[in-house]
Amino acid sequence: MGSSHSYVTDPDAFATKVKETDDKSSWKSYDYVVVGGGTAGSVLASRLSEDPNVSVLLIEAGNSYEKDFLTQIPLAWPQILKSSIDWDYQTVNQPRAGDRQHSVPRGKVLGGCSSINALIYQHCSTEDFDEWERLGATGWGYKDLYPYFIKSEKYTPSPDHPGVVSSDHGLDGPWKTTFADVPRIHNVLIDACEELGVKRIDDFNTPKGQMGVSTFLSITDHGKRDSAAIAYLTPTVLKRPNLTVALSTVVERVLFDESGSEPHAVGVEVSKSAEAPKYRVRANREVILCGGTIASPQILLVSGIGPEEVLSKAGIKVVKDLPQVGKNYYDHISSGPICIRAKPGYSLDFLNSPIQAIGAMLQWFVFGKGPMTELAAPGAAFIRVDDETLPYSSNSSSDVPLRANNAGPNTPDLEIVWFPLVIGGFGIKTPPGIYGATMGPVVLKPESSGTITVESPSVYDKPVIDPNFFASENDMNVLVRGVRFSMRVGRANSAKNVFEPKADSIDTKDFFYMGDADPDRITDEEIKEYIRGHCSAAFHPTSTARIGASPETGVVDPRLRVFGVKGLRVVDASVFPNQISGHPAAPVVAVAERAADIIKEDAKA
Ligand SMILES: Cc1cc2nc3c(=O)[nH]c(=O)nc-3n(C[C@H](O)[C@H](O)[C@H](O)COP(=O)(O)OP(=O)(O)OC[C@H]3O[C@@H](n4cnc5c(N)ncnc54)[C@H](O)[C@@H]3O)c2cc1C
Repeated sequence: MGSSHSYVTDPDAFATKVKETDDKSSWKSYDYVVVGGGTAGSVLASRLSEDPNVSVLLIEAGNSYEKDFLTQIPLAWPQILKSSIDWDYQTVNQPRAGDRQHSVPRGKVLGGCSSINALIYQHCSTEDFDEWERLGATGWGYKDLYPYFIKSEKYTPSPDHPGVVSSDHGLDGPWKTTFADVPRIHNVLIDACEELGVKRIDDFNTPKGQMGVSTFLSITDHGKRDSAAIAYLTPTVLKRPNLTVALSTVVERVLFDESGSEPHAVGVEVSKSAEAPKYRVRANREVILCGGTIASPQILLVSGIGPEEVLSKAGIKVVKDLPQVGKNYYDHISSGPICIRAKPGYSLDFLNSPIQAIGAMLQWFVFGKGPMTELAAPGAAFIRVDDETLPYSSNSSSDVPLRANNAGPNTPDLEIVWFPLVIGGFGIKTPPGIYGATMGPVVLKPESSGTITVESPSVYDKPVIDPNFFASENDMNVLVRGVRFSMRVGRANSAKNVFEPKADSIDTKDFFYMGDADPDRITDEEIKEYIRGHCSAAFHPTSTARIGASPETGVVDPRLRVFGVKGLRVVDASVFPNQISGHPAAPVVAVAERAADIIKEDAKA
């Protein structure tokens, strides 16, 4: 059974050291072994352990978020990237996306990505989930998930947003949302988008959908991050005698009993490092993988579940040939930064001055207020590339052929997200003394999809991530429209007193190249060249262990059970049947909430 104290890190406390005579009846055991204490894993461990009659072990590779204070400061997440709490994956070289590798950050810490992400809360489009159902994920339509969005959320209304209807939100859930303060440039950008023809809406998170321009809801509580771990694994929950949370422990593989007609997951093997002793722990009922879009398929593969050709090549014994494992990797891709010059006094660029930055940090520490409580991306326009009322066309290029790709008529396929400061790109430091806003067009429904594979049987060897960016030229063409739209935002009449694009500067090395260039003179090919050099993933990969109607189309069935394997489920962003048209953290939490109910129901059956 579980330990009575909060976290354990010594495997002797919850698992059994592997000996030469391996008798699984002697392993320490729990009813449910949840692998990965990230966004979904935190929700699941909390909900499953509500029943005092079941024991739950949650195993997380990273440590507690409490060890890293930057995780608590909303605006500090970019500083966390590439730190010890980021898995810091890299894709393989992307020949059509700048012929380079791309960063794929993932949280290696309790709370997972919800402990390091940009804190945007968004349901996404109602039609996204209805499309899931059409793809075979019976029971995963918006009507099925909406109650779980409501169940998970605790929304605190803001006097600055009187148009938001509280009853569209959850008010009693564990996960706190509210509207953060915004810098002045944010409202300038909203006005500019409205002038260009985008409908202003009060709230992205209602059953009416998210088409339009608005302010993002923030996943914060009194100026601090509210990760899934903070919200769901509270001190009270951690005191439950039937819940054990094991940290700094890596799950190496799932263990199977292969004596029956189908392999049966009976537990997992864990260790502290590749060289350290191995331990085993038994799952009386189920092993539930919550490792996320990259690690869940990786763990399946190194455990022998996946496409036979991938397993054989990596020297892994095949337990179950399951062709879809690691396929259908869909990530949102962004053009890279489109920086628009602005007058000083509107943006957060003042934080580039070390003195101002220290002042802002002090303000956060002492009062829990100030710019560090704000969202790095406070708003966006969600639009469609086939909307003929929007100013995508240009005198300099004939319109490129384009397919709109979305889940339905009320669903966007292009997001123009913005950052209220000048961002030169990942890892590029912006010098003090320049001011502006950065627009980031994002393809919401990429046609290109890629794979996660492995090249060795060790979970300690990083998986091979190939998003296959721009395999479909349509994704590139969507971004060309997004870039031109962003350039026109910088030239909107309503923003004339704030934005100052230089008349057609052509210094291609300048931060402001794209914001300065004239949208009616720059060609599509020049924009594409810029995109190839600057594009970056938006860190929303999904679908590598997706729900499907059969093993030909998916990895798990609609009750999240791995096809052809007993006692094994997957619950995280990897089970999304398809990419969704927005930011995925809230849908991941809703999926995990529903999964907990499914698992409880199935236990009774
Ligand atoms: C920088 C960044 C910014 C983002 N911004 C936003 C945003 O603003 N809004 C939004 O909606 N979404 C955002 N996202 C995406 C969103 O946070 C994720 O899609 C979502 O949180 C993923 O949840 P998950 O449960 O699938 O995986 P995760 O939260 O990644 O959880 C997986 C967990 O499994 C653990 N794990 C992995 N392998 C093992 C192993 N072998 N043994 C034990 N444990 C293991 C990991 O350490 C991790 O804790 C962002 C993501 C990033 C990286």
